[in-house]
Amino acid sequence: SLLRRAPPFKEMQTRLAAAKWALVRDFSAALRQDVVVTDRVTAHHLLVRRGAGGAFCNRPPTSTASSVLSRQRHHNIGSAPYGALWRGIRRNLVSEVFHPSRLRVYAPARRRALCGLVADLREQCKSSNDGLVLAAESMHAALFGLSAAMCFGGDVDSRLVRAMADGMEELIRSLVGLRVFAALPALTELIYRDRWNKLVTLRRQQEEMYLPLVNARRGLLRRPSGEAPTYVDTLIELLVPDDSHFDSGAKASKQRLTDGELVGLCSEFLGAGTEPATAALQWVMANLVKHVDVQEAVRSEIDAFVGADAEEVSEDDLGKLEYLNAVLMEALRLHPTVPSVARQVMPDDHVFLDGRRVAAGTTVQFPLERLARDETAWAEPDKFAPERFLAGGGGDGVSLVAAAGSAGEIKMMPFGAGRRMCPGMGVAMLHLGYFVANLVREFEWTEAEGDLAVDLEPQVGFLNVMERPLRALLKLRNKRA
Ligand code: HEM
Repeated sequence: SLLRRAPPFKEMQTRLAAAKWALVRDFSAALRQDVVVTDRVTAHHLLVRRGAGGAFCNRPPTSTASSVLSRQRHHNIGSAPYGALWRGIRRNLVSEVFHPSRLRVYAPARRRALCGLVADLREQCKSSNDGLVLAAESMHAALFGLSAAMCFGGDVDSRLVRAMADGMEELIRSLVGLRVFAALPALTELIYRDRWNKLVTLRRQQEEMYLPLVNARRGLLRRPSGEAPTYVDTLIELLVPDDSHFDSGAKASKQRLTDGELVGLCSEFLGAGTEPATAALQWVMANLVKHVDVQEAVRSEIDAFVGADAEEVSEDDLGKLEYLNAVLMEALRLHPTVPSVARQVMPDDHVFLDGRRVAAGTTVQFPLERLARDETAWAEPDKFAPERFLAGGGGDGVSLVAAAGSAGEIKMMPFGAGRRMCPGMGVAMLHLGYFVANLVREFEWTEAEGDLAVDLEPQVGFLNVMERPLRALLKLRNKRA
């Protein structure tokens, strides 16, 4: 088996630099050894072409709070094993709140989030002498507020939303540390008592904050007419198959989600919907601060398409802004905010690497930044060059969804690939485009000096975030000038 002998870590690092894939030992989960695939053709073959047959669609047991606390019994979309439950809860998300026709209904919530963010940045601008703002926190608050409105409705008290956002940041910070609980939970629970207690406390706080809101939605006999259904509304209605029956071949019984599962799914919606998107928004704006010429070109494109009297760059305008889209793609290529995608080989999977079968249980990792900076795919792969995504450039026609056909290939995959790819991609791209366009239209962004300069150094943990959260000098624009 490939797993029998893993060479030492240093040797693996060297091998990784040259090979298509390699075995490495994962020190944070002592009992695990991973295969890391660094070759994009192999990644395409494993994730997309094999996936067409349904195989290789499981993640390793995860460290989501719900899975850990329920000993892998409660699952959200990201942690559910490939099967009927996963299909049911994922389909609910993409066919209800994330259905393209529904996304329009949330336009007022998006506008409220944008107005709050612009007001906050203006306020910071006014109260500092030179216009220096700490944009990162304001961006997080705006995107979290938007996710909370889509999840629970728009009338949640702002202090409660703030407390939810703080709790989520703490949970994300502790996620890497929770990986130890994926193996031997009963034992690790004793060894890492403090971490366990912390997790229990965070989940209890989530229950105290989320469940009254869930129950309030349950109590609504009818939604006010015209109001968009919230994510919670769809979850309350949802009947999910019982996966244990499904596997045994018996007719699957259907049941409602428990309160514990509801809290887990809301936590996933708020976390997955906010944290990678906030990180991406910062990476885009940081690159625009570093490349003022690119920022100016984005602004000119917007001014050409959006009238000076228009209140905002709207969702309908975004489709016309090709250069803006090129900037988003280039930032996501260089700084994929989820560092790595993982799959676990199950006993029925037939996964081969260079003709050798990979043992069941092995985790296969796909490091996203490395795959997207491949010299065989891109000229000057480390350079920020949005033009490459315009007509005639090396990225012209590159899709975020890798195709299954033999001609398909992966040049970048910031939202993953195959059946488990991110179901929030459409909404994430909409939010990113909307916020970047309007922030560039409202303000001129420049770099402060010295310690306050923009630093493109990443901090890679559970997510790939800017090590020094984004700060910049902002000047309010006169759009009618
Ligand atoms: C810029 C923003 C985002 C980025 C970069 C991102 C990236 C990713 C990546 C790389 C994966 C793993 C895919 C794979 O394994 O192939 C993923 C999965 C997932 N994402 Fe996102 N995501 C973003 C926004 C969102 C949003 C807005 C939501 C909405 C709630 C969301 C929900 C999920 C869920 C539920 C999964 C698990 C899917 C499954 O296992 O079937 N993400 N995301």
